[in-house]
Amino acid sequence: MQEISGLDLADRLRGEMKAAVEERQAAGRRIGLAVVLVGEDPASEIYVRNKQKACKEVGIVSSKISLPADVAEADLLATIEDLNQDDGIHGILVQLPLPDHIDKDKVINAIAPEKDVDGFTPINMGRLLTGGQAYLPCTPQGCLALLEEAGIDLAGKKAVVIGRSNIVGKPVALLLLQENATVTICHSKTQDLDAELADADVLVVAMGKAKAIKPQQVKDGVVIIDVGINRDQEGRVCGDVDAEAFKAADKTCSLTPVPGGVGPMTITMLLKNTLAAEAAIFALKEGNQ
Ligand SMILES: NC(=O)C1=CN([C@@H]2O[C@H](COP(=O)(O)OP(=O)(O)OC[C@H]3O[C@@H](n4cnc5c(N)ncnc54)[C@H](OP(=O)(O)O)[C@@H]3O)[C@@H](O)[C@H]2O)C=CC1
Ligand SMILES: Nc1nc(=O)c2c([nH]1)NC[C@@H]1CN(c3ccc(C(=O)N[C@@H](CCC(=O)O)C(=O)O)cc3)C=[N+]21
Repeated sequence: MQEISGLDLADRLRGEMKAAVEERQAAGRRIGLAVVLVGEDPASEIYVRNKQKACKEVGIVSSKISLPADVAEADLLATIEDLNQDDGIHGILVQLPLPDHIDKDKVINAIAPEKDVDGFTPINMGRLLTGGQAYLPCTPQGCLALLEEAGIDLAGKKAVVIGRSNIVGKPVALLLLQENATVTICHSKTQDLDAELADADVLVVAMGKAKAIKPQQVKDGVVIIDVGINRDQEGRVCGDVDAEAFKAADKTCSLTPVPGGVGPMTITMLLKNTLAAEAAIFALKEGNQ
């Protein structure tokens, strides 16, 4: 089993970004990302901390806006509107999931598309669908970057995606299609998952089920991107793929590890989108002067 490391690629890309940030800083530009966190979900706290650490590493100024779990929807919307208007903020990320009393779609819709570094607004999703210039969602973009790093030519390959969420499954399927793969999207109502898996050349797993995918289900030579972040029975972080079983079976395949695979790449793509947003906002401002 060959491992496709996200840490190595993330390190390299962040090094390049740091140099780009320093250049802009030398020209008096400051790049700002706002992360909005509602409530005190421990997993979200960890992700947000990782994101802030990464920002610091490359020189992006990140500000965390913590709101109580019972915040009124209107107050959250007003916070986003303030960030939309704030010239020091180039990227806005509202950490999901949000509490049940808040309409998630309304909140995402409120983010200015030019600051939507998650790529979650209908404008950016629509642009992704039609192949236009969009901020691509970070996790799917990270998955594609890992496939590219592994030297996989997707054209004509059979790619299977497990999961159809707006933040991972659907957009990753669109990106694979853009690269000319033949894409199948599977989900919990898929009748015969094994039949779909059996001839996958590339498999992206985003189901949120610890160690669900076993080596017997896939063919030799398959390239697997494991998006899942779960806890196993011992409380350790693990993916949707049973990596230990793959190792034990000495399976011929490539697999991204968890941790150290898609996770660090998600954050790296967030930094990339934030740099792109600052550049676009800066160019617009220059053009208007
Ligand atoms: N590494 C990273 O950066 C990120 C990791 N994640 C992780 O990725 C995983 C998926 O996240 P997300 O997309 O938000 O999760 P969701 O829960 O929104 O989606 C899970 C998807 O998997 C499908 N599914 C569940 N069980 C099965 C099954 N037995 N067979 C086939 N399909 C199944 C569901 O089908 P249906 O639609 O029918 O319910 C659904 O489409 C989670 O572990 C999450 O923590 C998420 C975001 C970023
Ligand atoms: N608006 C929004 N945007 C997101 O991008 C978003 C979100 N909400 N909600 C939750 C999911 C999840 N997500 C992760 C980010 C980093 C790691 C990460 O850094 N993982 C490390 C550490 C894992 C660990 O130790 O827990 C790794 O895999 O190596 C994981 C998961 C972003 N998400």
